[in-house]
Amino acid sequence: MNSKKVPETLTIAGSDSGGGAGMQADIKTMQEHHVFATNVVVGLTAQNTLSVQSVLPTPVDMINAQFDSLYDDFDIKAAKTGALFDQERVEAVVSNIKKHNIHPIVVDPVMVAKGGARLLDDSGIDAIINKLMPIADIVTPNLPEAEVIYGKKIETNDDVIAAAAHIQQLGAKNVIIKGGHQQGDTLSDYVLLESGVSFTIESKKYDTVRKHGTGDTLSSAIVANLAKGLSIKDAIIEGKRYIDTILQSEIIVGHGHGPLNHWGAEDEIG
Ligand SMILES: Nc1ncnc2c1ncn2[C@@H]1O[C@H](COP(=O)(O)OP(=O)(O)OP(=O)(O)O)[C@@H](O)[C@H]1O
Ligand SMILES: Cc1ncc(CO)c(N)n1
Repeated sequence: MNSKKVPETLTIAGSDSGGGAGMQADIKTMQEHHVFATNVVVGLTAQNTLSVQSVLPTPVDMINAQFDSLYDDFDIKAAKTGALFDQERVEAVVSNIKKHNIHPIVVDPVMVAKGGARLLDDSGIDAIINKLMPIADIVTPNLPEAEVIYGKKIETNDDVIAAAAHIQQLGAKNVIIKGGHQQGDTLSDYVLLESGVSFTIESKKYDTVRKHGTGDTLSSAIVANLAKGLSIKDAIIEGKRYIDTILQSEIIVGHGHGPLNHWGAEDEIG
């Protein structure tokens, strides 16, 4: 008998029936990183690679019950949040993070799906800014999400730097503003650490429509790396490296914004 302990992780997110984004992307990413994934389903989506057809948030009692089940048993080393839908569910998640003292917690402030469907309403945005940001260890907005949280347009590198500083002032310890929505042949993710140190991670911009769930995948790779004991800085750098590697070997699934190939870095992950 061969037995070993593996780091346990948690995704607090919405389900994507299409399997490419949301908690399915999280669980696939965690599995590929050789950590054990548990999950709190905050809502269901009927979704495919073309669009989101329907959304059903989970009743708060059931969200609470899932947290209680997990924290009665598991030894969770790191967690993340994804789509949280509305104020009621953001507040339920915040109160469970406090009740169970869940840290480190990576907050991916998911607002819209690739096809444009909203996964967070206006009251939910306010609750994320006022209640979830202050307890986040890392927050990972893409550029449109950073603009909403910052409350201003982000057009220049200086704007990115100012937006990250603003988000850190809301209480998030470490901030990554993701560059997937930048134009051109290259892109950069801007990282502002709790220490005040900042850096950018530059990469080639791969020309593909098969990148559904890149944001979910980055944040869950970071969670897996944290659970394995990497520093915040290294967890972020390695998370982005995973995205770059898997973007280079596509799988052909669906007829729209296809999912990532989560198997694509099997030779690299220890
Ligand atoms: N075309 C691309 N080439 C290389 N890296 C990319 C590309 N698109 C996104 N990324 C990387 O993927 C990660 C997610 O960035 P992005 O800005 O796309 O997040 P997102 O909009 O939240 O993703 P999604 O909505 O698909 O989940 C970042 O690390 C970014 O650098
Ligand atoms: C459920 C869900 N969460 C997150 C995203 C964003 O990728 C999505 N499309 N669907």
